[in-house]
Amino acid sequence: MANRPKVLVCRPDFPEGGIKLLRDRCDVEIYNSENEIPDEVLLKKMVGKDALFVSGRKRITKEVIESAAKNGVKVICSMSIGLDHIDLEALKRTSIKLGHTPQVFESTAEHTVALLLATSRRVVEGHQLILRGEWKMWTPTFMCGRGLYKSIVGFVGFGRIGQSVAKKLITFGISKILYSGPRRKLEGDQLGAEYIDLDNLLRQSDFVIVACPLTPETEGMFTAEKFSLMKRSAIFINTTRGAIVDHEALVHALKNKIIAAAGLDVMDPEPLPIDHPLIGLDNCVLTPHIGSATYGTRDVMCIITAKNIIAALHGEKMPAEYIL
Ligand SMILES: O=C(O)[C@H](O)CO
Repeated sequence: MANRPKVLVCRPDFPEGGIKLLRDRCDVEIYNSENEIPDEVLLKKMVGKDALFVSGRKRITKEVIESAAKNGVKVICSMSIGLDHIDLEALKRTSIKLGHTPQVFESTAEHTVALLLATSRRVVEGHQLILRGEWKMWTPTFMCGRGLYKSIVGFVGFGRIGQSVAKKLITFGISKILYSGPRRKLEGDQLGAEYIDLDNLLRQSDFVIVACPLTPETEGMFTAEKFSLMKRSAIFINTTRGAIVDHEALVHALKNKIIAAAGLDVMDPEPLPIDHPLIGLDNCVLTPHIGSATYGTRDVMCIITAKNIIAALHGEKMPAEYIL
């Protein structure tokens, strides 16, 4: 059909449902490689396209954005919650719309709880100990960890993911929820959470959960000084973005028992090189950025991304436009 909008989908492996929706309303070209599309290919393929469908791993640079604007691209939609891979300042200077998938946060919240339990109850350490044949006998303190029950949990950032984790943890019988961030929130009051400055949150919390986006303000915010404020028994969890944390400082804090343990789904860099000092630490549980990796969530993320594109190209309200 003539005049159907043209969309470049930048990976071949996005879930089918969303791609089918797109095909019903648009002409779709799919870049067919398991690696993220290189910029020089993207610059060529975007010519004549109205929309770009990208993953949360494809860096969208100023050069790509300027070229997209020149080529008449009307909307860029990322199948991700986070938008730190996109040069938002450059995008702001264009009329290109931006879409993402903030409605989908429950899987990341679940995974945050999984990391909390895995680190506090030493699940991976215990598993590895058995594999090494080192399970010899019971002693009163054998493999003791720390429970969530009656603990103080501090959230650095308290958006949808943090609030969802907090709701889940209330059922574990935690004693107090603290949160820091740019402002006190009504949802925090409703959950009985206390709004507090970051340093005091770090001093008081048994568990510190990074639940804020990566922005120029949060980049590198977890320095050696911040780790030194935390309790020696504290457990640090990050499921948002690795670059919020100074990883050298984190390794130092874990090796020197300045904090007890860390559970990380996000790191800097990703993928983490096999010789990275975080690998092999008994008190650090690592997962490969799989917070949102359930089949159901990824299907929904793809459908929202397709709907964002279709709406933007048909002059309708996007389900999740990021207003710059
Ligand atoms: O932002 C997200 O949705 C996840 O981290 C995947 O990029």
